[in-house]
Amino acid sequence: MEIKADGKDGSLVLVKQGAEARVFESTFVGRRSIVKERFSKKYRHPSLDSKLTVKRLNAEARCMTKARRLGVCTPVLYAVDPILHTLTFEYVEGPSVKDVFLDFGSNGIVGERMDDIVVQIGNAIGKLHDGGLIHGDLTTSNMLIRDNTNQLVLIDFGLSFTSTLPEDKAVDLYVLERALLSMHSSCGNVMDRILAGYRKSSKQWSSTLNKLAEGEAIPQIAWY
Ligand SMILES: Nc1ncnc2c1ncn2[C@@H]1O[C@H](COP(=O)(O)OP(=O)(O)OP(=O)(O)O)[C@@H](O)[C@H]1O
Repeated sequence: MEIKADGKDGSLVLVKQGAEARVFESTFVGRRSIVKERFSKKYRHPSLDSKLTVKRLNAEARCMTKARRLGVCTPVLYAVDPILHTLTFEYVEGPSVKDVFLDFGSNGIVGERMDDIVVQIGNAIGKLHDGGLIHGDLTTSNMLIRDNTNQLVLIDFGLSFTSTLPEDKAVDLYVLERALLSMHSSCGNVMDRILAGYRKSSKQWSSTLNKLAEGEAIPQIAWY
């Protein structure tokens, strides 16, 4: 079964059409929400396809819940629908870190706000990693800053998995480093400042950062 986004159902507005999922804005019991629908792969047998999709849906929900338990802010998960293959989350009001950092280049956001955000990013990743959770897609689009409180909220746990290996943690950081270099080179050495926050919040920082420095993370990146 698929969500109808043909305009007839006014409560669903397409936010993003990706290769694996569609993201809609909607309302859930009167609250602004985000609905993420994983669509089927037409080349797979329908029942196998549905089983795999539900498995991925549940894995994303579980990883997000685990992140919250570890003290990392994520949107509240409102519902999992195994028939429509959707996850419904709280809508987080506020810009992405990507937009905030891009503003730094043009409008010049104040350094204090930037400092606060980079420390929050390092802290959050440190908490995830010490709890054995790898985000898997750490980009500045997958980080939101809540209006008013300026609190960092991590989203998109679709590629997340559990691991305690320093190599996996190093790859997670390497993905972020690449994303920062390609998108936000005008922001100065953001990665070093993120890693300073990471060192403070992760007890296991040295084994991870050694792997990152050794470049052992890099060959695995070829698979991304
Ligand atoms: N809880 C939320 N609150 C507000 N906006 C959100 C929320 N979740 C997702 N979004 C918006 O929808 C976009 C896509 O969401 P998400 O990254 O989860 O989907 P995706 O298809 O897996 O994307 P990607 O291709 O980046 O992996 C986000 O970049 C963000 O702009």
